[in-house]
Amino acid sequence: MTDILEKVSSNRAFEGELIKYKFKSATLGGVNANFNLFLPPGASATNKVPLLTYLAGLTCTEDNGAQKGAFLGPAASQGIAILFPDTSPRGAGVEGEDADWDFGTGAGFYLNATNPKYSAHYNMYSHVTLELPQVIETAGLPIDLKRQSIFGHSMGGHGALTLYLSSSTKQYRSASAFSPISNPTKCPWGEKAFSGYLQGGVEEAKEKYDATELISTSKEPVHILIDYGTADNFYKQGQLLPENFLKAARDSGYDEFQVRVRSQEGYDHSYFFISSFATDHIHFHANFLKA
Ligand SMILES: N[C@@H](CCC(=O)N[C@@H](CS)C(=O)NCC(=O)O)C(=O)O
Repeated sequence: MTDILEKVSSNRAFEGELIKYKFKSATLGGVNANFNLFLPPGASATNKVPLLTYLAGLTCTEDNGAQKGAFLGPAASQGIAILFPDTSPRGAGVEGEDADWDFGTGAGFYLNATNPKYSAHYNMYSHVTLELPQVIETAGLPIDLKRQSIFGHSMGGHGALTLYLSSSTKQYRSASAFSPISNPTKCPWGEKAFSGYLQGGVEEAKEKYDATELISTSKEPVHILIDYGTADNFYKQGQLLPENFLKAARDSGYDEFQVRVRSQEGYDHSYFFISSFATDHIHFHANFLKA
C-alpha cells in the first residue's frame, strides 16, 4: 500500500471493515477529500471484490449512507465492497459556496463545472468516475474495478443514473436509485445547480446530466431499478419527477426487466425509506456484479 491515502478511522462491521480515508484530490482543485470504503469479509489481494458506489443526497457527506443506509450487512453477505464518496468539495474557498443547502458545499450534483467560478473545484463527475477508482487501485486496495455498479439517493440518485447512462466506457454494470432527481432540467433543484455550475446552464445539462434526456436517446441494454415513496414531500413538490423518467424509458422501448420504477406507498424521503429497501438494491446489483 502506498501512502497516497491517509486512514482516518476503521470500524469492524458484519465481519468486514468500514474504513474512512482522506487524500488530496487533484480533480477537486487540491482540497482534502474523504471517502468511506466498506470491505466485506474475505476481501484480499487474491480475492478482489466487486465495487458498488453509493452517491448521497443534498447536505450529506460520505457518512450518511455508511451509517444509516443499512447496506453493510447485505453487502457483507454478498461479498461486495461499497464506496461512499462525499457530495462536493469542502473548503474550496469559492465565494458564496456555503450560503445555500442546495448549491455549493454538500451539493456538487455529480457534474464537472464549466462556469469558471466553479470549474477548478466542482468536478464530482471526474472525482467519482475516474479519481476514486484510480486512488483505490494505486493504494492496492482489494477491489476488482472491472466489476462496478452504482446507486444513490435523491441528488445521488440523479448522479447514479447519469453516471451510468453517460459512461461511454460502460464503467457500471447496473444502476439503482432511491427517490432520484430524475429529470433535473425540469425541477427547481436542477435548474439552480445547472445555472450556477454550467456556463451553458440548463441547455448544457440536457446532453450529459439529465437522466430522462439520456434514457430517451439510449439504445444500449440497461439494468435500472428505482424506488420512490408516495409520502416524499420533495416528490410531491415536483423535484423528483420519476414518472418522466419512466415514460421516457418506455418510449425508448425499455421494458420492466430493464427499467423498473416502483412507487412505495407511504414512504418519505428519509433514510428510514432507504434502509427499508437497502437489501433489495444490494441484491439487484449482486445479480450483475457476480455474474
Ligand atoms: N434542507 C433539509 C433537507 C435536506 C435533505 O432532506 N437531504 C436529504 C438528501 S436530499 C438527506 O439525505 N439528508 C440527510 C439525512 O437524512 O441523513 C436539510 O438540510 O436537512
